[in-house]
Amino acid sequence: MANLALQQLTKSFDQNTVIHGIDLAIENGEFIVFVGPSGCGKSTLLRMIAGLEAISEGSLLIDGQDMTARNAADRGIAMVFQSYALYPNMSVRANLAYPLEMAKKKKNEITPKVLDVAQKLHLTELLDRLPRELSGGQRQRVAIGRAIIREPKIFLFDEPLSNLDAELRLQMRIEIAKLHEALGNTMIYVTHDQLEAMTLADRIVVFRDGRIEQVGKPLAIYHDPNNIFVAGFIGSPRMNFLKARVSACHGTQLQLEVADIGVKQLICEVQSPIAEGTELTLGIRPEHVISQVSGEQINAFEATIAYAEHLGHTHYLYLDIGGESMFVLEDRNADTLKTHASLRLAIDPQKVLLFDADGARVR
Ligand SMILES: Nc1ncnc2c1ncn2[C@@H]1O[C@H](COP(=O)(O)OP(=O)(O)OP(=O)(O)O)[C@@H](O)[C@H]1O
Repeated sequence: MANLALQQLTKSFDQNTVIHGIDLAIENGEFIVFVGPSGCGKSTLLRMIAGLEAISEGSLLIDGQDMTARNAADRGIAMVFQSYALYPNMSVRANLAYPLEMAKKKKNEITPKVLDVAQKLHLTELLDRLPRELSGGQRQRVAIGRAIIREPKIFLFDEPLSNLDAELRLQMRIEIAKLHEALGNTMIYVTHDQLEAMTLADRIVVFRDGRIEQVGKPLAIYHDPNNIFVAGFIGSPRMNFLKARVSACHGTQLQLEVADIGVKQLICEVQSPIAEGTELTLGIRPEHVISQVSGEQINAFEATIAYAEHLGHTHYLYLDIGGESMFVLEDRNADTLKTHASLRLAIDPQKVLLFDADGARVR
């Protein structure tokens, strides 16, 4: 176990700065997940922590010790990659033993450790096989085994499951969560997968262009994003964004006109008054658009289903509203939810998130 302090960590490749002064404190035993669009610097930052990429400016402290200029081997960190990086001509047993042999451990110490790790990762039956005789999930378990056998203080994972099919990803995700629970190590995990981020993380760090946009617990980030970027990035399917105009504001009661969907009066609560006429962006998650709206409701609107996808437990509805598109999740199974059908809907005003012209959250 170990804690980490990233202090003003910066990385430049020649003149091009890709990581801009990152400050982040990671606690002992935390599971931290890095997310962000492709090219935002997640892998580079992970490699800087591992010691595989030099730190241009700033400091990295592990358990209070300055590791900024230390070799990868001296940092007490193990990294698991997307490509399993196993030795193809060595058995699972030999692959697992290799890091300990490199560390000049004695054979009578290595053998029980290999057996122990194999048992933890359900590899005991496979110890004499070669990597090519394993499935993708089994290979990734060997790669994880090779990382844990050295008993590092910190694990780094760079998209370890992205080569696996959906079923195996789910299985391995649970295994990684169990492993974290069993070992209690500090883990930093890079992923593109929203489900992995939401389910594995103690805290998610959302990056954009080499900077942190928000750090927080998964549900806090999901329900209470600081800005429009985080709101749009976290959550799959994605949040809907509509243009809204403040038509009146009485104290903390805000009345919005949402022209995109023809809603004249949407009443929301805000913490402080907003001037009439202010243009805002309204964010609403697909599960917070209510269907089956009947009678006269001031915030109801009509839409045509441009395309419907039926997934069994839920239905994805792509709506067309006067040229604008919206996405709705519907768990009710009904014949009316077909492509080209018309629907009467309403936005749940309590679930609405508002953003100003700069994309900052208006609370
Ligand atoms: N060795 C390098 N030399 C020059 N530029 C690099 C190098 N490695 C990464 N970069 C640049 O740094 C930026 C961040 O890349 P990085 O791979 O860290 O992003 P990422 O968030 O991990 O992306 P992805 O999700 O696609 O893996 C990119 O603009 C990339 O082109």
